[in-house]
Amino acid sequence: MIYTCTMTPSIDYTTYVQTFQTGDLNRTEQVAYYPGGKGINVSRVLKRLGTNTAALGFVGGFTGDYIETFLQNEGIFTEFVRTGTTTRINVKIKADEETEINGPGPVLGENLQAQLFSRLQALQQGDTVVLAGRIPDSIRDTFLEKVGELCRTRHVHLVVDTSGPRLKKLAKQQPFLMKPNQEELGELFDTTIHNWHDAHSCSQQLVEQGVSNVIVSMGGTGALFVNSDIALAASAPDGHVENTVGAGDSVVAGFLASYEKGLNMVEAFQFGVACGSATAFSSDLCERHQAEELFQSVKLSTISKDVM
Ligand SMILES: Nc1ncnc2c1ncn2[C@@H]1O[C@H](COP(=O)(O)OP(=O)(O)O)[C@@H](O)[C@H]1O
Ligand SMILES: O=P(O)(O)OC[C@H]1O[C@](O)(COP(=O)(O)O)[C@@H](O)[C@@H]1O
Repeated sequence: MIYTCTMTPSIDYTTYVQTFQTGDLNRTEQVAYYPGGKGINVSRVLKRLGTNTAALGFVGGFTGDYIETFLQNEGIFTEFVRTGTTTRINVKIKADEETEINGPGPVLGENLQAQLFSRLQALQQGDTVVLAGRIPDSIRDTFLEKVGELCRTRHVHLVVDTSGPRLKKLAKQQPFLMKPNQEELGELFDTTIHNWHDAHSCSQQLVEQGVSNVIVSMGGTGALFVNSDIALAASAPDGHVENTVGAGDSVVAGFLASYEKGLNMVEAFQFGVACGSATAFSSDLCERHQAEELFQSVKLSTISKDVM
């Protein structure tokens, strides 16, 4: 079973306008209210790919109810811890450019953290847990260390897709997979990632530190895959970009779903990138057939001097 854990879910209020004028009244006719947060997006795409998944984390208030009902209607098993505060609404404005406003996460006391940890005790050998999205300051490092230890002792694959200082902490927990985007990887190493070469050398350092597999997503350029045996660059297919929210989460879902079905790492990576682009070309997250149609147009090359 693939569990996802989203500590700061959201409703993604997604709206399309011709041109977005700051300091002015903008009227829109097209809006959507998607459940969001990185782990939740991973669960939604996994379900669309036919892989069983359970969504864990924290939700609260009317927005929390909306998220839980939405996921259950899509056939996703949910076991969120309820908080006393209303889950955030993130604003996604789609105009010539994409503008995002992400709200703060909840303050999570010891009791709520203990409730989440007891849900994670359900993890068994062979399971995967995806810890994704912003981790609130109130979650102590010791909590993350306990999750890492639980995964190691139970032989559970830990997948990490977060940002900021917590990414550094979690990199030390020997995750099976880390999926930073270009900016997050740069932040982790206090540098700017300009090209494949930069991304490759930082990813290699992560592998040397004990991360089994690293995928660096690089927007319209594609993605990089590095482990101790291989280093591959994947080009993203061309297409009309509708909404890139959740594209990175779709890469994670596509990779995990394929790996769980027995595909090798290379094919799983290729399918993950196809899922990322299929989501970028859709208003909501990708459907399986859309990713399958793009699969062959994701071109892979071994990282060597010619792609650096
Ligand atoms: N403009 C684009 N054209 C084609 N594919 C894209 C585009 N933007 C994103 N993608 C796809 O989505 C994946 C993840 O995008 P990225 O923006 O790097 O992730 P994140 O959402 O985590 O920031 C990329 O690796 C690529 O496959
Ligand atoms: O937890 P964060 O870092 O604030 O990000 C939350 C946002 O990220 C998303 O999960 C999208 O993530 P990606 O575009 O990186 O795949 C949105 O659904 C959500 O609004």
